[in-house]
Amino acid sequence: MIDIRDVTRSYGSFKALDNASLAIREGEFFSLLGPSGCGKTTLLRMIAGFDTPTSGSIAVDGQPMDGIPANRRPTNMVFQSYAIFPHLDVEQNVAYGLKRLKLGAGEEKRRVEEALAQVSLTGLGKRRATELSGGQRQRVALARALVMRPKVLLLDEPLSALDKKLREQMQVELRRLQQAVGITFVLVTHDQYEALAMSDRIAVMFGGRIAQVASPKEIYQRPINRQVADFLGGMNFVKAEIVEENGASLVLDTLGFGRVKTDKPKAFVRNGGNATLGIRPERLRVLWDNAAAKFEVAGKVVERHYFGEITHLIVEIPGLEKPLSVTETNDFGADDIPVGTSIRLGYDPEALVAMAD
Ligand SMILES: Nc1ncnc2c1ncn2[C@@H]1O[C@H](COP(=O)(O)OP(=O)(O)OP(=O)(O)O)[C@@H](O)[C@H]1O
Repeated sequence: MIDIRDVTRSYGSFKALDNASLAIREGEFFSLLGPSGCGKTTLLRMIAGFDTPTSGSIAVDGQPMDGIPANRRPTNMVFQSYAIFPHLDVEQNVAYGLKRLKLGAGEEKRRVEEALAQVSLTGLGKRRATELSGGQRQRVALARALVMRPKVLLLDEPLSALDKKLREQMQVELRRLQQAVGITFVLVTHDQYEALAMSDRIAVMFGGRIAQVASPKEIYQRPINRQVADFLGGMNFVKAEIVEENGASLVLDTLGFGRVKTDKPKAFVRNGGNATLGIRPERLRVLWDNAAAKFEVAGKVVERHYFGEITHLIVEIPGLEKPLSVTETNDFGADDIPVGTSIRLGYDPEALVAMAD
């Protein structure tokens, strides 16, 4: 649906986007994820037609977009600051873009009602924008975009102005809505949980470049490098020496975890003799009493942090430069383990991920 080829956007000698290529599929919920300043909004604005690539090309639904203004593209954008008109009521706000299509009063009304139903605002058509909550205003902005029946809906941090609870509720609703209407959605966000929860696929970006494109699970479980791993939640990094490398697997020597055989990531390119081994904190589990695991490491609890449903333990392991972070659910009493306790941690070798240095 969207074909981005070698797109660069320069400001003087600075490249806000540096040779990005990406193919977004029809009907996909796709997220551009990265820290502030990584170029994700720049890319979204170029898809929308609010900005122009310095070089490279963008096609939407097979049509090259060069020279096509925003209002003639099969895309529609929903902004962070849901700019809806305060002097118009909800229906008038939603109908605004339809006016130029001259559909006739009956058809226009039908489409407005359909769009309001899609965002669960049926019955609020006569309300003024000033009489709505933040979440309702964001829904009006969505309805206003959907009513145009775009092939692609572009969303620039649409939920960032909402409080946490409402944001989480809207994430679920947006995902449901996208599945119901079947339109391709492209979301810009710096919130990794938002991207993981809503997307079919995610592009992780840093410094104007796309680092990895994959499903949420792949990105989380098989990050391509330390930077991606770190951005997507907590990850323990362990220094490793490459003992053996072949097509599909790696054998690594580590202090702490000993000799480890792991899958070799597709994009693994070794840089000298070393690599990094990663394991997520929740993939390490406390082995109680005499419980045994095929794979385990032993150490001592040096810190304990309580978070309600989970406890975060910091565990020093002999030979490891940095202590391991361990996340345990509290149903077995991880919140009662005293600092100073010697414990053993079990893990599944599948949870170990090799990253190039
Ligand atoms: N008009 C401009 N002139 C110069 N530099 C710009 C301009 N617009 C954007 N930039 C720079 O390009 C880079 C990418 O900006 P962009 O807005 O795409 O980032 P972003 O990833 O969306 O960040 P945020 O989450 O903060 O919006 C930033 O370093 C920004 O300062």
